[in-house]
Amino acid sequence: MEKNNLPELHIAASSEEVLRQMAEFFRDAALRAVAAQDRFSVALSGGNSPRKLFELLASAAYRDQLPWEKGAFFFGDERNVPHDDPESNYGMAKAALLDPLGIKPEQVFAVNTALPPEQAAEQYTQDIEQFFAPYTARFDLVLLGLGDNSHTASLFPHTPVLHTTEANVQAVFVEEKQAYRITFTAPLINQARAVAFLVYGGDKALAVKRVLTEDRQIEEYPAQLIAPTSGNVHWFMDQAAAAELGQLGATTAD
Ligand SMILES: O=C(O)[C@H](O)[C@@H](O)[C@H](O)[C@H](O)COP(=O)(O)O
Repeated sequence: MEKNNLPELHIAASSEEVLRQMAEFFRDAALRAVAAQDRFSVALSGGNSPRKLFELLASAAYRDQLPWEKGAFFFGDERNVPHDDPESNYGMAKAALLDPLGIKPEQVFAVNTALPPEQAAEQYTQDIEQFFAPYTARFDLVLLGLGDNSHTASLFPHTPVLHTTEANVQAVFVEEKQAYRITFTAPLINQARAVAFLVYGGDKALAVKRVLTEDRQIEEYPAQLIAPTSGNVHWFMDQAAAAELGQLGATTAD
């Protein structure tokens, strides 16, 4: 995969089309990993955007296209809530993807949110390191979303975690949410073999423009931290989300 540090944009005419392109990217990343190491590891994103992707992957259109039993499922960030809380990223993925596919519990690595946030982050770091031992924690795919304030995972503007060089999981108190989040750090995300943003809808257009075209200001636009050390970062968007990109945002043929 060519490495040139430029984001690879995949802009589709509709959100349905961008979900199809993202599903195929997910499938291909998983199949590449299984061919090389007989397993694949993915860190799932949270919030609302990925729910439709998960439902599509679990549907008849894709469920038979990859060996799900060889997957290991992690979470790029998590809210500090119980797993059965409507806000839980784990809970959403369990309902939309993991249960419909019959993924076994031993394939799923959830953040232990029953622990205090700092301990939950430390434990998750250990879980990840143990999974990849004795090698560096290098996910085959990290899925990301984008907040309208340009955050990704739980890397929010003006938070200390933006400056860490540690490739681990950290707890962060998010002022605007008045709540703790547990998040992969940018260095951990950037170790991945493939990183893909899934962003659709016009409410994200300004954030997309800022992250992709403004000068580097990571305090304001944390998603600018995402630059995989091997391979490029991929952006899967519909035209509405790409609307402020001008020429850069022309629909791309995939
Ligand atoms: O836990 C989370 O909320 C996510 O990981 C977060 O980074 C999300 O991707 C963005 O906030 C976009 O969320 P929506 O898809 O709901 O707009």
